[in-house]
Amino acid sequence: MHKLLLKGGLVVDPAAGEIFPADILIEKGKIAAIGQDLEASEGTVIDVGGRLVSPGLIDMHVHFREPGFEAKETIATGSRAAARGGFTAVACMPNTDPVADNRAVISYIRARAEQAGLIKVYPVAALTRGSRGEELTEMADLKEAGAVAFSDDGRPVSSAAVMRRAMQYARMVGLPVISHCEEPTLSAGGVMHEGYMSTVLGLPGIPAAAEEIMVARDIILSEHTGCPLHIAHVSTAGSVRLIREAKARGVPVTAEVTPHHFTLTDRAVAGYNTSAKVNPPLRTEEDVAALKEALADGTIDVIATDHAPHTVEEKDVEFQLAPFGMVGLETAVGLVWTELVIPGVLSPVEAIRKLTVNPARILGLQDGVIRVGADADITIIDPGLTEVVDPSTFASKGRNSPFSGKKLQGLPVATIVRGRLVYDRGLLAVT
Ligand SMILES: NC(=O)N[C@@H](CC(=O)O)C(=O)O
Ligand SMILES: [Zn+2]
Ligand SMILES: [Zn+2]
Repeated sequence: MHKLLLKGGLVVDPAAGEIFPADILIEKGKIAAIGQDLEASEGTVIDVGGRLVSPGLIDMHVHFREPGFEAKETIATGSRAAARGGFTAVACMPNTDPVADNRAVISYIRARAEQAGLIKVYPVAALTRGSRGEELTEMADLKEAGAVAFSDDGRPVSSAAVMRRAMQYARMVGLPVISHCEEPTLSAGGVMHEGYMSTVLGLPGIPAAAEEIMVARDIILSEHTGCPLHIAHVSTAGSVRLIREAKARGVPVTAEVTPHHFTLTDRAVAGYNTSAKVNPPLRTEEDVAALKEALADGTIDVIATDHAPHTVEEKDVEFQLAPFGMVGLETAVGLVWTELVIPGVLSPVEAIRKLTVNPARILGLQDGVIRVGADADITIIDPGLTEVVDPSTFASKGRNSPFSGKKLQGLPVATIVRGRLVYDRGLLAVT
């Protein structure tokens, strides 16, 4: 099979915390050698030109909408968006129609990803049947079918008893529970963060406490059951405090933050822009500062997009009627660089760690490393390259980005999955 040589890059090893100049030789979809002045007798040579050569980025929280909502996104279009955003693997959430709560749907998702043939798609299975929060799914069966975690993302698990039982079984099966933390009696009717801005705009609010109460509950249940718990889309300073304290006590909890939550505040809702409507909602300046501090001190393990595409028709309505969610795959790397790396919140290695080894460890994947013998999943990043976000150029079907018109610096220029170039921005010399 084909050989591929990546010449003259700066290789990022997030596990070891190092960046060093090296070439990478790829054979049969695997990394065959890493070193200086490698040669390929036959095959393709890509001149990386001093750019960063990272393990393929992993987004552990996306919504690919298939089966059931193919007008918003399909596994094929989502895969293209991921590749264009520099992601070689994603974990997709089960809030499809039908819900991914049985073996047939998990197998279907994997088959569609295989047909799309671009990136790796790891399905997250529902925690409860229909994500209704009542009866548990067949967890062992779902794991065998290929599920990498359990979650009812999109809906809160309102019963503590159900969540406790779910964690007991998930622990036995050996997969983590990903929790969408939202106390439904507090969030009911809310469409944005509850605070000064919601008062000014006259919109019903979702208080920070709606998230924090459930973060506290699920930490207590994780400690009680010993089940690894991953908190999805952390948005408040109070959640950060709870997670930091739980980690210090050794509770098996991990957490993620989205680029929109570390970049924007509820001020983005002014003008009733439905692209800024998301769950959990955009919060305040203090929350954004706390999220950045938590990224820097390791309280937040992962950066994940919560890529949630909706159609233009669905979003082009009064703010209160629009669905929650924004697309994120094609702006994530640029936002991480522009908002975190360039200002010095995270070093390049720390940022890449939260997009590779950390999500891989949480989901029990072999991906996220550059090592001889590993799958040749690689993302090439140009830290100096800039662009202005233009949603009309997205490979995703979704156009619902609040970052339209924003200038980003630090962008993916090529994405390689199992030794195959699945995205090429056209800036590298290929011979
Ligand atoms: N984040 C969102 O605002 N929306 C997500 C659901 C979710 O992640 O909870 C969606 O599926 O559209
Ligand atoms: Zn969610
Ligand atoms: Zn989600």
